[in-house]
Amino acid sequence: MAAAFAGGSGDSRRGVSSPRPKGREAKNTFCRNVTIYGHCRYENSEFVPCPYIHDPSKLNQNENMKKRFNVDSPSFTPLQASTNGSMTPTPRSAAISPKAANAAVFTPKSQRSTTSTPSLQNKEPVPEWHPQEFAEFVPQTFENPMVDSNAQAHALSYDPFNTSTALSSITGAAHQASAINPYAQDPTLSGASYYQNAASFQSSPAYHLYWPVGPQPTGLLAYQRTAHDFFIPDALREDLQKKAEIARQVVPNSTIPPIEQFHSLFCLDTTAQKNQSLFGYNTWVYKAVSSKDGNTYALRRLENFRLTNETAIRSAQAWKRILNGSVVTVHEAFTTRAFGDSSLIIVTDYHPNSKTLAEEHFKQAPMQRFHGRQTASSHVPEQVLWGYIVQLASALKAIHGSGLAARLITPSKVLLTSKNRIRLNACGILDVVQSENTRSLAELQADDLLQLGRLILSIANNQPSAHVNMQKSMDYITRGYTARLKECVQWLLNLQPTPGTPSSPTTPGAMQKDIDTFLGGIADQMATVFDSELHAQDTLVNTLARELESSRLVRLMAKLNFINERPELDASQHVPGSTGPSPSAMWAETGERYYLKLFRDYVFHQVDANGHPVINLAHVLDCLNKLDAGADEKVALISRDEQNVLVVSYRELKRGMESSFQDLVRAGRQSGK
Ligand SMILES: Nc1ncnc2c1ncn2[C@@H]1O[C@H](COP(=O)(O)OP(=O)(O)OP(=O)(O)O)[C@@H](O)[C@H]1O
Repeated sequence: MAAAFAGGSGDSRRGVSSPRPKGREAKNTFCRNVTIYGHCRYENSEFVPCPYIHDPSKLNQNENMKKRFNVDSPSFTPLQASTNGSMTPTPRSAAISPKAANAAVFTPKSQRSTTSTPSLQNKEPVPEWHPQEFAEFVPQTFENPMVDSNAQAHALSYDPFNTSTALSSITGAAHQASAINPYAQDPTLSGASYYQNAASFQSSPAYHLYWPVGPQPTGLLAYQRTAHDFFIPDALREDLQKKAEIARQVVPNSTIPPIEQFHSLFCLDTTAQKNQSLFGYNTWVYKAVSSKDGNTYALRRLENFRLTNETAIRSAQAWKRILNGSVVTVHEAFTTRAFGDSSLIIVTDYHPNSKTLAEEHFKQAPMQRFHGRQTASSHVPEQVLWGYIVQLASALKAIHGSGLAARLITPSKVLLTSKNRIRLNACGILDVVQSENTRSLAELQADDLLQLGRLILSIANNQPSAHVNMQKSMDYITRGYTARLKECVQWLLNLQPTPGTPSSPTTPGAMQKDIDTFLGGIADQMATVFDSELHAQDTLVNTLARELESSRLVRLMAKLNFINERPELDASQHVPGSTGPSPSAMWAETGERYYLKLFRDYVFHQVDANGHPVINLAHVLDCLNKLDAGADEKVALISRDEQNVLVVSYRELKRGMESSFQDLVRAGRQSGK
């Protein structure tokens, strides 16, 4: 069953469906001999399903068919233009039987392989066609009604820094993407920049491969998407990639010894000047990997620490129970001689690419580690300060509620782990090193609130020692912030209260000074911060949903790659555990799974009319999504020698892929026994 099929791909990028053109021959030529896979064909621009499916008596009408399709037949121009060679079926195509997948593949007489394909060729009569009977096909230019001509003109004049352009639609405007490539650094590498490390190997991730500096496209149709719609937002991606990269950082030939189960120690504390004032010891912070669970931890080392009291180190146990989003979790504390001295080690959670509030707000050099943050010494927005207050108040609630006191709330011991997310760090250390302290818990807890007040005062003033000149610092807050924030800071600092709003912690009724009173006083701000956190969470869930789509496609691609190019299955070797026809027949060039290989070529190995590779992400996404959905749409697959065209639906492709994959899984299980 064969038919002349000229220009059936309906592709405006001529010849893109021929995966591997042979040198000059491929130029401006199309398949001369065509098998319509599944016994369906295009006739007078109409899609015609296989007549044999409904009337087996027609099986002997090869002669008639031969007459009907010959060199004089008018060349085909599709009614409904399609993209990348995929054809939009007419309603009649819905009648195609799944049996169509078993159709024989036409092989030209002159080039017929000597390899027999019994299971296929016995089923249906194979008509004989002679290549020389056909005139060479010269592709036509197709007008695609889906594309507005203005858009095309716009695309051609695309300037990534100036104009806005649609990339493509996942459901059919993939051809647009071929014309528009806002990310190409080199026009000859169109599309390559979609992919990480497209041009060269890089040891660290390139963050901005998807980054269009220009404005986002406007006026897109409902079905149109930009490449960015498919991926995680750039700022978030960069942030996460940096975290992953920093978490994996190691120093080659490091001289830092492993400690207990912790190896690959990496020093995070890069300042040469050691500050002994907080703990009374020089401290070092390391990132290290635990050989027990493979996780990365932060190790704080107190140099030359002498443990005089065994119970002191046990006080760290209570801190292990503090599991709060605003506290860096403590895991364990022990002493070691691995460094040649007696050091105290406190093991806590590691938060990659974090910095302290001191680094964020007091360093003179601007630090750009987080997008959208102000540089040091600029005015800190009031909302940011309320965010800090609410998070630290939540941390103190958990700590005080467990009968502990933070004892150290200072900008260098509060970690900024991502934008506006802070965590109280270095908890529990003073409980170990100052275990003989004589102050009561109530005093220590009241002191926590005082320290919180000082911290907010210093950040608002951009001045670590703002509390030294209290009058000046409070004047600055009066000028730069609302009365509400000023009252809150005054309450924390035990300053003379000024009359405030009824909910303020400075109200006369709120005399008791503890964390619960404080939380009650800032309830309105907590509601505001909570609401913005909910919005942030909604945004993240939406992003996650998008990434879910990407991971679905990755699994699909993995399946395809498991199946394709398996030389051991092309040979006569039998796949253990597989049922049905012998594998060689199924996987051979004329076998029923052959089309999966051609589909892979169609999706990934397209070339243009000049034989140059077409790197079009939109086409890949379009095809893979249709494959995953098992769409009824048909696609014309062209053999590598350009002698055969198989017309097959995505539904058939999906079925073939699933059954092939199941066969592989079965075979894998058998060999594992
Ligand atoms: N748990 C952790 N996870 C990730 N990074 C951390 C962690 N703890 C500390 N760091 C990082 O280690 C570095 C040093 O921390 P440290 O607490 O010693 O601050 P510091 O500014 O050096 O303070 P000090 O002046 O008291 O030594 C900081 O850049 C901080 O971001």
